[in-house]
Amino acid sequence: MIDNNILNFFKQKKIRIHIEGNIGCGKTTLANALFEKLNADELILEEFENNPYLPLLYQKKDVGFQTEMFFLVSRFKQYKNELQNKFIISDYDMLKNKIFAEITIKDENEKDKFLKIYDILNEEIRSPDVLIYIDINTEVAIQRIKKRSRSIEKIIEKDYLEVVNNSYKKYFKKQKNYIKIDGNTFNVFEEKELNELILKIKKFVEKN
Ligand SMILES: Nc1ncnc2c1ncn2[C@@H]1O[C@H](COP(=O)(O)OP(=O)(O)OP(=O)(O)O)[C@@H](O)[C@H]1O
Repeated sequence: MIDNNILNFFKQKKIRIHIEGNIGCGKTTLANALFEKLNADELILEEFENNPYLPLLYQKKDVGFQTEMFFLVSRFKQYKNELQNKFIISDYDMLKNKIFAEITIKDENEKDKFLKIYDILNEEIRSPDVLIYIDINTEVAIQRIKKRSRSIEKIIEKDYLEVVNNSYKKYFKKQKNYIKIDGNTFNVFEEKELNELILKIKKFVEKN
């Protein structure tokens, strides 16, 4: 059980917690667990199913720009609708637009165009108070993706996951203010581990 003082702390702070990391690292599972446990006001989950270009991208079609633009606009819309002072937990951050665009948009002019639009939209969005990065080995990500068996993901290749993983590692190496979780060992289904993470988040908020 979680202490009432901790629940009150989070309720009063009205913070935004964003969770990031490679495909299949466990962002959605952790976001759901924190949302339930901390009784947050809103849970904002990535709507990847609605992106008509994603299956084509996985089939190696040249739709990088379309895929990333669709994601950017739909993520922007979700966050824009939730700018009020609420306690929010989300299984992504806007930073992923940039990470994936660097990988999937091959044409430099298109990439440039995308990044300009990203900057304009991103200015309107509130940054997270707490950014959690789940760092995971590609092998573990593959096992997790298999476990949830989404049909669209059956053709994701190991090389692609490796490239995405390296981009995340490189990005977070340059950042300072975030909480890192070892996704290979962290067990979100263990109450004790989840409670420890919650205390870590509380300390992080108090310090920042
Ligand atoms: N800490 C964990 N230990 C073991 N299994 C986990 C853990 N976290 C998540 N899983 C399992 O791994 C699978 C992938 O997790 P999840 O769907 O939350 O990943 P994700 O990061 O949200 O992926 P995506 O970015 O593709 O949406 C799920 O089947 C989930 O139950």
